[in-house]
Amino acid sequence: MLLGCIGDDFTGSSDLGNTLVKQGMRTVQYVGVPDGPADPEVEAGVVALKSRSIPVEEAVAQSLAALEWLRAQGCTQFLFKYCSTFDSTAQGNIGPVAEALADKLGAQSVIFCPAFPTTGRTIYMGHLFVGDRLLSESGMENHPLTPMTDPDLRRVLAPQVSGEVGHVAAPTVWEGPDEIRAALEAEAVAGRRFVIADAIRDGDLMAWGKALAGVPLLTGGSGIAMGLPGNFTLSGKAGRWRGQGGPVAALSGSCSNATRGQVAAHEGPSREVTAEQVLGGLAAQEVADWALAQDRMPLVYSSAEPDTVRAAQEAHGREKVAAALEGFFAQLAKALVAGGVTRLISAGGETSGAVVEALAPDALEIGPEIDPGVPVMRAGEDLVLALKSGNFGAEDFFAKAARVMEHDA
Ligand SMILES: Nc1ncnc2c1ncn2[C@@H]1O[C@H](COP(=O)(O)OP(=O)(O)O)[C@@H](O)[C@H]1O
Ligand SMILES: O=C(O)[C@H](O)C(=O)COP(=O)(O)O
Repeated sequence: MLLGCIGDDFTGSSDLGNTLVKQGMRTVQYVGVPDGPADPEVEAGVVALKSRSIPVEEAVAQSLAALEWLRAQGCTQFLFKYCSTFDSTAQGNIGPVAEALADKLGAQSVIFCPAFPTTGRTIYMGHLFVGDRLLSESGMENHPLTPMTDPDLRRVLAPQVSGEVGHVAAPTVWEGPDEIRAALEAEAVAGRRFVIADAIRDGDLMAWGKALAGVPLLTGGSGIAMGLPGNFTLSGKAGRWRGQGGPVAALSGSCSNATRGQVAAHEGPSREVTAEQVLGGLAAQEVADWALAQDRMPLVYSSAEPDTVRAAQEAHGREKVAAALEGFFAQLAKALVAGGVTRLISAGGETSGAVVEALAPDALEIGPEIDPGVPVMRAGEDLVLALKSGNFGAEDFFAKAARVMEHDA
């Protein structure tokens, strides 16, 4: 294994896996830290954790355990992958995890680059944009767990790490890899170990990739991985992908603007589950029975408007509501698969983490891309998944995912 990746949620990990596969790396996504060794043919390993919103100490411990497993597989470069919208709180977990990994690796310069221009995530003068909006006006300010209210990533990161946060600005990036390396060295000499990296085009990410050849640790969204495979000698043995037919179902615990639009556009039968219903004891099996009885793709969702989310959180507590709904969708997924579903679509990073942990595959083989950042993945002989990042996917995503899942590639 060449490149070792640690993802702080499952959809983000699959997003990264998609980028690496598209750039020619034989990539496997692991569900948590594996017990045994990896297949030696694997060139990039992505250890998917559900660590984005857990207590900082736990996130650091899990990430260090993943690092040790990846080092044991022979990896020489490591990427800590978090959300392209830099989802974190003032305490972390982005900064503390990155610093712990850097200390363990002895990394003297670590970049932070969530840019992913294909999905509209760009960084200019240290500020993160989503499309033509600053992060704080993109809808992410309403995220149920990690509301993002400051677009200046230097300010967001500063309380999470030791020392002053540095920055390499776009005009330096545009001069190319040599100038990027010189700028990083200058930041390190000035004591700024952790550096926000501007990038507004895929070409900027490719330049960053070249500049980071041989650097032990980097952090970011899936975009920053774009230029890394070119630094390695790859086998070029791309595997064949077998499509999967059979019953399909979709579930969503994402409340993002994008997902709520996709839910509204779903043309098949759908059923909303509310926080109150789930907290009141709604049985996942009952909802699974409803879904399995449908003759078109059913969608079960808790996706709700920000005011509705806030009301439930104020009434019952943010963590309690999150745990109840994630647990519900985990049980629902198990009941659907037990009932014969072979194609399962899950929207939401935390939601998908709970779903995959409940289904408990050892590893996820990465297949064709459905929409930017969202691949089909094989979770077993007769089960494929699509783990959709909350903010990703076109309006017809659910129907498109069901179609792509059936295709060989
Ligand atoms: N109606 C709701 N009210 C309150 N919280 C909700 C509701 N629906 C989902 N949630 C919670 O909000 C969080 C959504 O996070 P996630 O699944 O990662 O979606 P995204 O990918 O959009 O961030 C989860 O913890 C989920 O359980
Ligand atoms: O947006 C990204 O970079 C990733 O796909 C991701 O981390 C998504 O997380 P979400 O919680 O599903 O939005």
